[in-house]
Amino acid sequence: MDNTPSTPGKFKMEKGSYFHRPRWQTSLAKLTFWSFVFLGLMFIFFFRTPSIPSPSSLPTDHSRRSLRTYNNFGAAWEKRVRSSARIRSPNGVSVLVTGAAGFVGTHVSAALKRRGDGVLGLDNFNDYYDPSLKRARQALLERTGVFIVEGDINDVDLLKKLFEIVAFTHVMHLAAQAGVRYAMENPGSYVHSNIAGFVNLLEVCKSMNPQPAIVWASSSSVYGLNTKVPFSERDRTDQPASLYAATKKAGEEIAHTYNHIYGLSLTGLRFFTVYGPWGRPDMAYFFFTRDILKGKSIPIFEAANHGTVARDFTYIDDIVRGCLGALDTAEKSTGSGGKKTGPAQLRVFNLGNTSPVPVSELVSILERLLKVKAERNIMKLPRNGDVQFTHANISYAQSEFGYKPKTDLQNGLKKFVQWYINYYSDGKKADQ
Ligand SMILES: O=C(O)[C@H]1O[C@H](OP(=O)(O)OP(=O)(O)OC[C@H]2O[C@@H](n3ccc(=O)[nH]c3=O)[C@H](O)[C@@H]2O)[C@H](O)[C@@H](O)[C@@H]1O
Repeated sequence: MDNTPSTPGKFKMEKGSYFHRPRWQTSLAKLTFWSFVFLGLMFIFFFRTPSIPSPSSLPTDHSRRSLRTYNNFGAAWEKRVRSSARIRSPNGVSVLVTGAAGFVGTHVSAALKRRGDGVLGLDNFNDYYDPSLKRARQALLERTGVFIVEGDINDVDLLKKLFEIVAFTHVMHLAAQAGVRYAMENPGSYVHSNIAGFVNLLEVCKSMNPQPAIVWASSSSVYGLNTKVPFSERDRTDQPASLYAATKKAGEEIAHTYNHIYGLSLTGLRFFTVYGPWGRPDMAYFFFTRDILKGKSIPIFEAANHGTVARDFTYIDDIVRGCLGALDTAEKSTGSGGKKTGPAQLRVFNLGNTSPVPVSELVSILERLLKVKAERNIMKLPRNGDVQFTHANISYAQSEFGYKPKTDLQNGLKKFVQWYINYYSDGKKADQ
């Protein structure tokens, strides 16, 4: 719903009755009409303008979304924010989780809350994929005591307000425009969330006292067209194959800058094709499941000369352990009053599974679990951002915080399929 104030047209009188009124009544009606117009304009000027990003710089849907954040402030709302972020264990930390209604965000928020940390979520609930799934994740988190503030990471006032209420020790920044192929359809949304949004968040964090430590989601896609496997953090990352990858790579460079100038402690996590219960419907394993069950054919990509396309699919619980490990080993930021006082930590880790599986094998596993034969439509890997394979070297994360993935694709997909059947059993539609 749009909160835009009514246009003058909405105050138009019924024609018939208007023309038969005495003159003084007509003037009164005119006066009332113009007073409404005036008040409406004042309202827009004083209360709306600061939160609306320039329409030329943003897609309209984002502008509309950011209006909602102004429903936020208020005593009851602040109380919910405080209560959600309250630390409940002796060595706990207080974490602002951006993208908390997203797939990884929901799981990470729940895990932090379970161990007694203070957790506050932030999410703009955009409609890149079915927002009802995000609402269902929100309901799940609410039952564990995590409140998700509805707002955009581009909203400076909102971010500042949250930091005013809670002195977050950490930010787990998972809000992003995800998806490799969608970048060709809506490039602006990647710039808006992954670049402008990230910079905005860092700007707010750098001026806090104390500054929080930041852990954030980069992507395996930064390895782009590299052919040397497994991918190591020391490898080049200067040939991205999609705008999505380019914005994540830009994020890594931006992180370097904020670490260098302001002393922010920053840890980037390169996730490798994360899957599992409560996952993202735009990802292949998810919509393959939906379409196999519907009897619809599924496009399976293959590289030139029938080359195998493979991914280092990583199960969500392993990713959550990696996120918590990174958070727990993150050192404090060193800046104060917006100025760096000493060198701060800057890290990037691969969080993968270390065993790539061909997409055709992913489909075979789904066929066995669903007990339905897939209608396979083998097609050439489109040139829209997909890379042929990914494979993580995880030794750095292993040495720094004992990261060790435990779930193979067969077992992980089994858990996903169980969740999927259960979640969509009550007539809900698995549309994107
Ligand atoms: O690792 C990552 O960092 C990235 O992982 C995924 O990207 P991707 O690996 O492309 O995941 P899917 O879109 O689920 O594709 C998985 C595999 O299925 C293949 N695929 C996809 C779609 C399709 O119709 N057919 C098909 O064969 C892809 O080529 C790919 O090999 C996520 O979508 C990204 O947001 C994330 O950043």
